[in-house]
Amino acid sequence: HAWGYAANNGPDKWVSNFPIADGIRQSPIDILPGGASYDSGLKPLSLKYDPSNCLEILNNGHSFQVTFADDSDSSTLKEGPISGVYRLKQFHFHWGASDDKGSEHTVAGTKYPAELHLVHWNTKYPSFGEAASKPDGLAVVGVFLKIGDANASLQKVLDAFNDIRAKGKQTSFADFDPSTLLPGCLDYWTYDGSLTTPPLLESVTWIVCKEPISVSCEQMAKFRSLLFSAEGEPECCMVDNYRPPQPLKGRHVRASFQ
Ligand SMILES: NS(=O)(=O)c1ccco1
Ligand SMILES: [Zn+2]
Repeated sequence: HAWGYAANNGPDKWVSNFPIADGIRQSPIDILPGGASYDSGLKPLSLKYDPSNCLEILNNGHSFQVTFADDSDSSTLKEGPISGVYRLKQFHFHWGASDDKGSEHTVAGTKYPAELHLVHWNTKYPSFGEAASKPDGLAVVGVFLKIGDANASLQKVLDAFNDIRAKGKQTSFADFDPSTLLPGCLDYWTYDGSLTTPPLLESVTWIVCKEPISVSCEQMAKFRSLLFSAEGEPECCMVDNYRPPQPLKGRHVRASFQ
C-alpha cells in the first residue's frame, strides 16, 4: 500500500520503502530561535511571481497543490541563502485535524495549525525531476499559518475546493499571485534539509519565514473538508498530513535577522 499519514502507512513506516527517512539531512525540524545563528551574509529573499503562470489546483491524495508553468523564468526565487535562479513549480499546505497541530516545522516546540510550502527548483538543472535529486536542487519557502482574521488571498484557493474534494481531482486555477500569501516581513531561518514526503530526497534548501500569515478557524475547517480518499472509496478526511520534526544530526540553522 502506498505511503500516507495513517497508522499503517504514516511517517514512522516510511523508512521501510524510503531508507533515507533516517538520513542526515531530513525535514522538517524543530527550529530553536536561540540555537540559530544570525548570518549577516544572508541576503533578503527576492520572490517574483507571475500570476499568469498559475495553471491548476489538484488533490494528489496527500495534500492539495497549485501548479505553475515552469518553462520560463517568470516566477522565481533568487538571493536569500541560495545562488542562481530557482523556478516556482507548485505550492501546497500541511495541516492538522485541530488548530493545535498541523505545521511540519515547529518553533521551540510550537506547532502552528498549518504550513504553506512554495516549492522551487534550481535552473542549473534541466527540470524539477532532475533537480530533486541534487543537494542544491530545490528551495522551499515555508510559511506558518496562525488562527486570526480570515485570509482573503487564501480564500481564493479555498473557493476552488468543491471541484477537488477527492483524491485525483483537479481543476483549472488561473491568475493567482502566490506572493499575496507571503507575510509582510520576510525574515527567515534557513538550513539544509529534505522533502518532507516520500521520496524524502535530501535536496532542499529550506527557507522558513519567521512571521506567520493569518487563517480563520472557518478557513481551517475548509482545509479539513478535503479527502485523502478517491471517489467511490470510503471517505477519509484529509487532516494531519504533516511529518513530525526530525533529528538535526549536527546541522546548523541560520537566521537572516538579529
Ligand atoms: N513537503 S515538501 O515541500 O517538502 C515536498 C515537495 C514535494 C514533495 O515534498
Ligand atoms: Zn510540503
